[in-house]
Order: sequence, then structure tokens, then C-alpha cells
Amino acid sequence: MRLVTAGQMRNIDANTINKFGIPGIVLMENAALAVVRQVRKILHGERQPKIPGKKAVILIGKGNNGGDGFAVARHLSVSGMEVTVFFFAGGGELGGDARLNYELYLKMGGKIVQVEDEMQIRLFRLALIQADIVIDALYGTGFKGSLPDLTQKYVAEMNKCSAPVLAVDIASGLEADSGKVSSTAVKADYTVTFGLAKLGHFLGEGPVYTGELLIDQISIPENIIYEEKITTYLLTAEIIQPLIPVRNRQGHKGTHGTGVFIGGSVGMSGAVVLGGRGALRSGIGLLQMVVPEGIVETVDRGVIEGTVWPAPDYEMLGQGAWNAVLERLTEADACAVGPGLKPNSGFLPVIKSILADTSVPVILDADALNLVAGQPELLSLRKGQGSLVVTPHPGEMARLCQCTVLEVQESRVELALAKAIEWGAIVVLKGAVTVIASPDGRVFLNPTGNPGLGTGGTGDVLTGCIMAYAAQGVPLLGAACLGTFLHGRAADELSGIYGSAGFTAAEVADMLPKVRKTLEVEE
Ligand SMILES: NC(=O)C1=CN([C@@H]2O[C@H](COP(=O)(O)OP(=O)(O)OC[C@H]3O[C@@H](n4cnc5c(N)ncnc54)[C@H](O)[C@@H]3O)[C@@H](O)[C@H]2O)[C@@H](O)CC1
Ligand SMILES: [K+]
Repeated sequence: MRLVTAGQMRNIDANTINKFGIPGIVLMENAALAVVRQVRKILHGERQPKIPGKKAVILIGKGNNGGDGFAVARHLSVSGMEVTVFFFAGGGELGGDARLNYELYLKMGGKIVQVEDEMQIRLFRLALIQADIVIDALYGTGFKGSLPDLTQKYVAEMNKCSAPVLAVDIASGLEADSGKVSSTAVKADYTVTFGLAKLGHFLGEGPVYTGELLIDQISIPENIIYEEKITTYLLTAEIIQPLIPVRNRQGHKGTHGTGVFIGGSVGMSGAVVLGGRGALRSGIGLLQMVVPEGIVETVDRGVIEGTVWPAPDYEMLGQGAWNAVLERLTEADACAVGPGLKPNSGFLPVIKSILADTSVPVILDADALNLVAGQPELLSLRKGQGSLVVTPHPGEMARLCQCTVLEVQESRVELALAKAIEWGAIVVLKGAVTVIASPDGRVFLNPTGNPGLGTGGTGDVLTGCIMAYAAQGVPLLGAACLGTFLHGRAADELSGIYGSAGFTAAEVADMLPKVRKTLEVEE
């Protein structure tokens, strides 16, 4: 699913009006009708069979989102609903199409409560108690920053009400480009958005405030959207399904990919065990693990289906591991480096040699990234080859980019994309809504997963999962998207069983085949 910024949507709207010739007022009318369609659906529930006589409260602001609100108010009034508009601006502040819709609503005798101060709050509370639906048309994609203090007070009341809340285009208080909420925002049960979903519906706090998202068309032609060259997508089952490798009936373990998982140290053997499990549960043909001598037995027992190759270092992998690594990589289809490694600088030359002297697709994770952080230019060694994935969490990304975690979190999409282009690598920036950025400029946001994944070892499983799909021949960007999506879905499945927390990384790995199967069946 394509996602746009506020600026892109503004261009698309403007080009539809000015280049294509659909008047702005028609777009606004279409937007209002899309909202009205959804209001009807909500109110046509079993307990609310008819619209006439139902009560709507609509909060309206000074921009075009407010203009949509007045058009909605007009349509709902015409259909027999009792509409009360709480108007947070003056009529004189409105311009263009919004002003026309304001005047039309006035002309039909529509009810408006002018919100000037806190004096109207009691009336607002009363209206909320009686409302069958509350519609938020305060701010749309033009909003940035913090809601005005007075508006915040009304929004706080609204967020307590029991009637369903529908946001027009985007919940007011939520920034369309980042999903940032500075003070407070409308907590919508439904959002009806126009033409295309906005990044802010999915990033940051977007999912908390958006509720159920409905994208409705307002007659913007596809060629106008195409001209905007959208490069940001939400991962959906439709994108993911074709990426799942089809098992060849004549295939055998040798044709289902060989992956080499390199990592582990005394005390952190579990990272390799979990990574290996993630790879096996993702269908890899042959799994090989290169680990320091001190944990060979543990890993051997932990992953009985894989083979273990000792490097001549006891506690953690160092420079001496190169021969063992090289030997394995000569026959490998993909490799993963990093989980459980410990930041031993002696291993850095091995990472450098893997990147510079082999052509095996590589996934760099965890301490491999921390080791590289001192010389991030090493990540550009594979530039132009499209054969490197890095999977940092925000802390690792901050080290790689020499900035703070806060700076990473405030610009997840922009930073992941800038670094993907700089390094010529696919960047999987983990976190709530993992960002997958490709050096070709495309960005994918992953909506699957939940906070239950915030527990030790789940990142190792993800690395093994991506490695397995790469080894099975899925192009690396596809492997990163597929692995991330399935990994999150596995966690979602587990949270359906166990609730918000308490499932383990091993269980996430073990759930992977089941979620893959669901997608295969959906096909
Ligand atoms: N012709 C078009 O472009 C269409 C626009 N549509 C609607 O128009 C919306 C975009 O309209 P606008 O660009 O007017 O944006 P808004 O309706 O979001 O209003 C922006 C106004 O709020 C002000 N503002 C921004 N942040 C603020 C803050 N923190 N505190 C106080 N004031 C703040 C801005 O200065 C501006 O005056 C869309 O979300 C959609 O609902 C739809 O009607 C479809 C067609
Ligand atoms: K809104």
C-alpha cells in the first residue's frame, strides 16, 4: 500500500485541481461523502438501525479539514440527523472551498456553537453525552506541533466520551509525516482518509490515535498519483505473498539454500541457537553455524538440525576465525554475522574480509554492527552490489550514525533511507513499525508485530529468518521485507494466545511456519 507525506498529498490535490481540472470543491464534496458513507455504516449497526433523529457532534477548525467538516455537517443534516457544530475558528478565517461550505451550512440553518473559551465546555459535554457519533474535522494534513491550549481541553473531553469518534483524514493533533503527537490528539475509533494513506497513520503514535483506517477515493486520477513518484509503502499481505519461495517438488536440502550463521560467545550461545531456529523455521535447506570453540557443544545440542563449525577462539570469535568462516562461505548462499558475538575488535578484520573478499549475501546484526560503528564506511564496501542487509535496533543505529537514539527515533524513515543510499545497503531499522529502506530509494513500513517482541533473542530470530529467505534465493530486499513481516505476524499470533507479553523468542521462531502457511493459503 502506497503512503504519502502531507506535501505529496498537497501536490496530488493541487495537480488534480489545476492540471487535471477537477474543481477543489468537488474534491471536498467527495471527501465529505466518503465520511458520510462511513457514518452511515457505523450508525447502521444492529442497535442503531436508522440515521434520522441520530445526533452528531462535529468539531471544526480553520483549514480545509474544517471545510470537509462543514460539508459533512450539511449532508448529515439533510439525511435527518441532528447536527451540532463546535466551531474553533471564526468564519472570517476560512478561505476558498472551506468558506463556501461554511456559508452553505449557515444558509441551511445549521447549528453552530462558537468556541471562544472554556465557557462552552459544559455545553460540549452535554452534547457529547447525547451524541451517537462525534466527528473530528479540526485539523488535517496541514497540522504540525501542538494543539492550541483551549482545543486541548475540548479534545480531552472528547477522548473520554463513549460515542464512536471518527476523524476526518487524520486525527487532529497527529502529524501526517511522522505520527508525532506533541501534547494530545484526538483518539479516533475510525479515520476516513482521502486518496492515499499518510505516513503518520502508521508511524510513531499514529496507530494509537487513528483507530480503524479507511481509505476512500475522492476521484483523484491514478496518473496524477503516478506522477508524484511515491516510494514509501506499507507492507501488506498482497506485497508479501508473491515473495514466499515456492518449494520445488523435486527439491532437496541442497537446493533449498545453505546459510551460515556466524556469532555467539561464551554466555551468549543462545543468540546462535535462536538465529539457527529462526532460519530452520523459515525453510532453509542447510544451516551451518560458525562459533567459538567454547560453545560448540551447547550450540550443537541446541540446534540439532544444523552443523557446527568451531573457530579457534575459545570465548569469542576473533581474527583467527577467518579460515573457518571463509571455508563455509565458499559454498554458502547467504550468511548472517553478529548475534552473540560480543564486541571483540579482533573480529573486525573478519567482518571487513567477508564484505570485501566474498560475494555471499550478508546480514549484519547486533555486535557486528557495534564493531563496524567505529568505521561505518566499511558498510559501503558492498555498494552497488545489493548484497548487504543491516538490521540495527535504534541503539545500534545511533552508534552507526554517531547520533542519539532520540534523533534516530525522530527521523526513522529519513535516516534509514539516507543511510541505505550512503552505504548501498538495505537498512532494517527495527522498532515499533520497522522501517526497511533500500538504496534504490524505496521504503517499506512493517505494520506487524507488537510490544511482546521486546524480549531477548527475538532480533536473533529475525536475522536467521532473513538469512534463510536470502539463502532460498529471495532477492535481498524481498527477504528483508518477508522476514520482518512474518516475524511480526508470528508475534501477533502469539499475542493472540498469550496476551501482550510473556511469549519467548523461541516461540516466535516456532510460529513462523504457521504464519507463512496462512499467507500461502490466502494466495
Ligand atoms: N483541495 C484539497 O487540497 C483538499 C483538501 N482536503 C482536506 O484538507 C485538509 C488539508 O487542509 P489544510 O492544508 O488547510 O490543513 P488543515 O485543515 O490541517 O489546517 C491547517 C491550518 O491549521 C493551522 N495549524 C497547523 N498547525 C497548527 C497548530 N499546531 N496550532 C494551530 N494551528 C495550526 C495552519 O496554519 C492552517 O491554517 C486535508 O487533511 C483534507 O481533510 C480534502 O477536502 C480533499 C481536497
Ligand atoms: K481531523
